[in-house]
Amino acid sequence: MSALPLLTSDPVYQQIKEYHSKHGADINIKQLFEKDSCRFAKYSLRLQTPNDGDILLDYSKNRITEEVWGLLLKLAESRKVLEARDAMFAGEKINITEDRAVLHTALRNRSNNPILFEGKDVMPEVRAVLDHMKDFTNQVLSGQWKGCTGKKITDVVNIGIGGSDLGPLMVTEALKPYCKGLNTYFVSNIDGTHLAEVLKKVSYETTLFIVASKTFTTQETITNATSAKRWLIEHSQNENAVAKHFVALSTNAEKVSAFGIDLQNMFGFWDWVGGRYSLWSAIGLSISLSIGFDNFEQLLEGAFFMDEHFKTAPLAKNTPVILALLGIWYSNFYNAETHALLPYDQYLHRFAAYFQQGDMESNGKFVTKGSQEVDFSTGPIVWGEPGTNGQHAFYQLIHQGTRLIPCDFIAPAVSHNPIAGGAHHKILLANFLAQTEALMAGKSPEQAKAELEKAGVTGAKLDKLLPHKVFKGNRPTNSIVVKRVTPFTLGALIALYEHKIFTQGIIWNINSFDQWGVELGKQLAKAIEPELVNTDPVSSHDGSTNGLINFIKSNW
Ligand SMILES: O=P(O)(O)OC[C@H]1O[C@H](O)[C@H](O)[C@@H](O)[C@@H]1O
Repeated sequence: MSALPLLTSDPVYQQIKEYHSKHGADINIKQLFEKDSCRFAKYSLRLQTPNDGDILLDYSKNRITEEVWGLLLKLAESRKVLEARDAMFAGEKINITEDRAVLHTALRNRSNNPILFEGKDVMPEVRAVLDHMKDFTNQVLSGQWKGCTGKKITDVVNIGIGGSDLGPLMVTEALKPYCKGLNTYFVSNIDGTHLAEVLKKVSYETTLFIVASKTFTTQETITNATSAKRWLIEHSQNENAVAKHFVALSTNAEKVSAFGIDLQNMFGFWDWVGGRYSLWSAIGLSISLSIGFDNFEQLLEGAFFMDEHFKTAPLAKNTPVILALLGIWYSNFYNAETHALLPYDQYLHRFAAYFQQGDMESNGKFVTKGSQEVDFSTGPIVWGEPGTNGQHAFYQLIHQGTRLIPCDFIAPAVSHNPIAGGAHHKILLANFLAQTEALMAGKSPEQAKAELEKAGVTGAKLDKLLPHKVFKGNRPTNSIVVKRVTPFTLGALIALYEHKIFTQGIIWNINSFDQWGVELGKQLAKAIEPELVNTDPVSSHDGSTNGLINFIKSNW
């Protein structure tokens, strides 16, 4: 795949570029709807799930014409998206800088088909870990698993960071209606405040600590876990309490053992699972403890459903590919710098934060798989907050600012909490629907003028106010609607975005599966740490860094 030319040298890219420079500024979404009564039918897709209703993707409110859509699909062909997809599912070592396969899809393979890695079926091992998770979850939830003083577990503290935190945190929040009763907490930050505040809320007798770390070397996680272990031993006055209160999720048995966790209490996974794709693995143990193993399996089923769709649907009907191509259209041709994820569901309040790692750690790269520097934009800045909170914070800029911000609006048709006779959800949905309509339609000077006149504003005051009241519109959005946020639909939704990110990485020909960019800061922090053991002034850095260190020390 690394033999692909730079995107900008691809003949199809050049065709799109030409189309964009001729027509890009004139594509008007509202006018396209006026001209074509079938536009919604043409640019929307419904995926029928077995038991959880249809998932609707409406991408008709985008700046796409039949011509440009045809060209974008041609770009997917020319960048060999389908071949790359097949290589991923086949366990090829597509993470070329780390010489690793990318097989998180095996973790949610619900078929009886083997998945081969280096000629060996990984499925027996995957199933064995799932069985271990099931057994452990059932023991904890039934109260059979006892803490060091014989009490049952009531609180779970997941200690991890990055991919070993964000996924489980996002999913346990998203699936709270399915919670079986345990309280779950997540400690990620090295800032002692994070752990200290959680420890204030729990009792050593009834708390299970899950140390989640693929490598088991991450400084934040090991430091937090060590402090948690010390807290447990101090409170219990019993070194053996660790066996009842600590489990590990990792690929590194040696380090887990060295930390003092019995390997029987370790849930393994493999280096072909990337950290930001690991919630489907043992890293999902806190999810399983929160919602029960059956529901965790439903999450896997939902992701598998999306994997099968991604694997089998033709490009033009393939939802991850569609989202990816739209993103490319705006990033690489309209120079959009960001992409907003706007879930209209309070339970999904960490969805955008989760995909900040998913997308930005995957596609924030400036060198291609062929080791060439790119001359085009790669991964967008991903951001967002749940609706309607975002509306009262940053939507102003989306509606009337100078930047183009493509947005995905996500909503469930049915709420888990239909309080006040469902009134809240109707208002929420009305807002969800109105926003994409408003972003597309805008408000013309004529409309704004008529409104002002109706309100009695005339003359100089009207002239002064009018420009502020105009919305140019034509702002692109996708809408994704699920029947309800269930383990299945959430699994499908996460996998949809994972495959979108994958597809974009293929089109840009970058390696979406390494994260070297995280390393430099870590290296320099290691160098600074010993300089913080005393109050001696330092002069070994640049002026700013010396100044900052010396200011901090002057406060000690
Ligand atoms: O699971 P761990 O090995 O502790 O890694 C936790 C995190 O560490 C780094 O920040 C990586 O960039 C992330 O991709 C990873 O998820």
